[in-house]
Amino acid sequence: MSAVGKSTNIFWQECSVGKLDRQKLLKQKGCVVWITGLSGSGKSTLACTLDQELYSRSKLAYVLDGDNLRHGLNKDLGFSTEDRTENIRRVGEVAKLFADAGLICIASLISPYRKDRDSCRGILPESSFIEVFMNMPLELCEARDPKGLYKLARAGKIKGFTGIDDPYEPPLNCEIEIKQENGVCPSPNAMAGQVVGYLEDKGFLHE
Ligand SMILES: Nc1ncnc2c1ncn2[C@@H]1O[C@H](COP(=O)(O)OS(=O)(=O)O)[C@@H](OP(=O)(O)O)[C@H]1O
Ligand SMILES: Nc1ncnc2c1ncn2[C@@H]1O[C@H](COP(=O)(O)OP(=O)(O)O)[C@@H](O)[C@H]1O
Repeated sequence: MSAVGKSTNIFWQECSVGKLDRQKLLKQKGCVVWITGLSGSGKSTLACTLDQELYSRSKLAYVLDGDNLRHGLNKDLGFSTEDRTENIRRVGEVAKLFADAGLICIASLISPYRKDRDSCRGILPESSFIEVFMNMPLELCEARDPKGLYKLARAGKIKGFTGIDDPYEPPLNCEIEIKQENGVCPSPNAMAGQVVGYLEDKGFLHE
């Protein structure tokens, strides 16, 4: 019996089917691929391309996309520092459950603050949090501006926009960095290939 946060008199319930059993069934190892970067850096593109590539290899993945989760689970949250922290905390907890279920959980969120990403890393089993940094220049993201949000932010119509008037703290020790080569962004398939290569090397694509 213990107390956790505001909950008192709570118990941990164990079931007979464990993570190892599920991984055996799925022929893969559960993990979290956490994609961080500026708006427009290609997070969702990588998440969906990676999801498709894993599916084509009969590997079960699931995408947790920041924008999408803000339509449901996180619709009570805005973009203040506190709300972004709570957003990342919740998604980290959900991602942990998916990884425990044996899935390759692909989380794609700006997740601008280093300490929040590090907290997510801290709740996952050793080596199973794979941080992918979309290291794209702000100028490229702003030039892409697929939703017109940078334009609104520059015009002062959106306050606290990441990269404009709200900070983005790049990872110091990420597992994978996606960046331009000679000023050219790798294709979506090449970006996904980089992540698949890592998952393959580290043994996540086998039980
Ligand atoms: N102020 C501000 N700053 C940054 N982004 C904003 C903002 N307001 C709305 N949006 C839109 O919300 C998407 C980011 O949501 P996230 O949950 O990933 O953000 S965060 O991790 O909590 O910072 C982000 O999606 P992406 O462009 O896919 O990154 C935007 O579409
Ligand atoms: N590797 C890439 N090469 C060329 N264009 C890309 C690439 N990745 C993303 N894009 C384009 O950039 C824009 C932003 O990508 P998106 O995945 O929505 O970014 P984010 O989820 O980080 O906001 C989209 O128009 C997308 O088609």
